[in-house]
Amino acid sequence: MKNVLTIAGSDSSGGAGIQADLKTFAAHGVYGMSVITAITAQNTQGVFAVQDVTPAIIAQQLDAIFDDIEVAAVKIGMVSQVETIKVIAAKLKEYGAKNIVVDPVMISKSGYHLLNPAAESTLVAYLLPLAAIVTPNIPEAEVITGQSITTLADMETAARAILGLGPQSVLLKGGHLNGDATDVLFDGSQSAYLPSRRISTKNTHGTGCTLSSAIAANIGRGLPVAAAVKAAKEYITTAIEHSLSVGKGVGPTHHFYSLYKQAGMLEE
Ligand SMILES: Nc1ncnc2c1ncn2[C@@H]1O[C@H](COP(=O)(O)OP(=O)(O)O)[C@@H](O)[C@H]1O
Ligand SMILES: Cc1ncc(COP(=O)(O)OP(=O)(O)O)c(N)n1
Repeated sequence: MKNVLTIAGSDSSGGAGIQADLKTFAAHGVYGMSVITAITAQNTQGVFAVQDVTPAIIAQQLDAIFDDIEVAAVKIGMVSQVETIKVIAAKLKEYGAKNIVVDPVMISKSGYHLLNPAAESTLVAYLLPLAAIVTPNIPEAEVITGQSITTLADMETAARAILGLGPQSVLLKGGHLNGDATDVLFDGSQSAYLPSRRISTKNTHGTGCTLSSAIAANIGRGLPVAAAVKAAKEYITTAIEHSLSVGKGVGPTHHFYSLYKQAGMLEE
């Protein structure tokens, strides 16, 4: 089994953040590990409080893992603050971490700033150059590029601009546009569209976390980036299609639908 690490925040309701990442890793047959950057008090209706973990404890979590365990891939999610970002970048460089997937988490669907706006430029400068792939949604790509994105052509232009900031590939997610949920992948030479029909559901809590951790799991298992993204897109589409009405608000996706179906664990 390959060992895959998530560096992200905890979501008490289990649909996004560390919890979504570890469920996704388990569903992909990789051994999941976590470095927690922040603890959120969160449910399907909103984020109510955040306690950041100190940079020193983040550094110690990273040391504990990299001193002991072979890490096949790393996913980075919520990173909160300037100093959090700097310590993560320094440690990943120190240990020569490979196959890094950066999900530049900025604002939750419920509108809470999970990244301090003052840290946006630090995320871009310190984490994007380390990334095998970066996976912004439309609002995040607009912040990173300073451009408005309303069409597929805008997405392609923005993906090219973000590639210029240092990552090896860019997956710009189309979940926030109207119409089909089409994502755009650009690797510096080719761009590819990954379409899916828009599934009619309110339960899309943690879709970005789940997609990026599926990409990390697939890369960690040895798939090339384009194949890892294609398989992850199929996984998130199934997870959204069978999403769960947990809680009173925006529910989570179903991380284990295909496995449970194969095992005959689902009621018809
Ligand atoms: N209603 C939907 N139907 C199908 N796919 C969706 C839907 N909403 C989001 N997606 C897909 O889920 C993934 C995560 O995208 P998005 O929701 O934009 O990310 P984030 O959670 O970071 O805002 C993308 O592949 C996107 O195309
Ligand atoms: C702890 C934590 N990390 C990240 C997010 C954002 O997750 P995302 O997949 O972008 O999903 P939504 O917030 O858009 O549902 C989070 N909510 N919590």
